[in-house]
Amino acid sequence: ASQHRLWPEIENVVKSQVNMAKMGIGECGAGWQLFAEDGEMKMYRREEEVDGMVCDPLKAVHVVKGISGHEVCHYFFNPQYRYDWESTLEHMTVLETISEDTLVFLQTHKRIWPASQREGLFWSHIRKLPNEKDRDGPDIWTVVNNSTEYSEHPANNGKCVRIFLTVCLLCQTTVDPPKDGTTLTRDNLSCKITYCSVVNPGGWAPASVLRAVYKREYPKFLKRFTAYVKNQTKNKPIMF
Ligand SMILES: O=S(=O)(CCO)c1ccc(-c2ccc(C3CCCC3)c([C@H]3C[C@H]3c3ccccn3)c2)cc1
Repeated sequence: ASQHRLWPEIENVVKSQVNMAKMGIGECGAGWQLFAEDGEMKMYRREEEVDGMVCDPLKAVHVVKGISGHEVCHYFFNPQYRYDWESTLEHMTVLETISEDTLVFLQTHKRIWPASQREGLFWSHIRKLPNEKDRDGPDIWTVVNNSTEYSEHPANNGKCVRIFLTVCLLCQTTVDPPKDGTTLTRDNLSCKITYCSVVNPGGWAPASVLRAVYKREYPKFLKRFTAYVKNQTKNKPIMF
């Protein structure tokens, strides 16, 4: 994959997205507002407009017990599970398999009235990162999705408006070993999930509509996805 035309961009975007995701909300600059909270899940957004279009950066932090960062990224990255948890997905295809850890997706989302239907074309890369804080601790796992151009699929030539997104899912696993030295179980496992996204809706849609869509959809999306991973892994050996 290292000789693929997209490789330099993938390297740069992954490094910068991981660094941003690692920063606490306080270090990410001013203007973040908490807009949704549900137990361990906290969702922040900053109100930003580009050419009059809502492009609010979003940062969600969630702690989920009983799953590992590798498992969260595995079920987020692999196409075969996506229809199970991505409720707004209408159609998804893998346009290119650049390598086993890098795919190019074309996906259409269900139309959300009154906005017109959207599609996204993006590369997706999964990567294990060393745990800098604790050398012999569990690795950090990440998936980065970033919009890209594809000559065979020019933007906005069909019915769908092409969105432009950058998404980073960063997962840090914590193992709290059992006191009595017995074997590790999922009860000794938890995962801190940071989900960052910036979405340019690609074409104009009323700010009030978009912000209502995000306020409704993002908390639902993260809760549904993490519940899916817990359910898929509960009777399986832990993937570290
Ligand atoms: O994390 S991912 O990479 C996972 C791969 O699928 C991701 C997440 C979300 C989106 C996305 C981008 C824009 C919209 C809006 C823009 C104007 C009208 C539709 C929506 C609509 C479908 C709603 C939505 C919002 C938030 C979360 C899930 N669903 C979704 C795309 C990819």
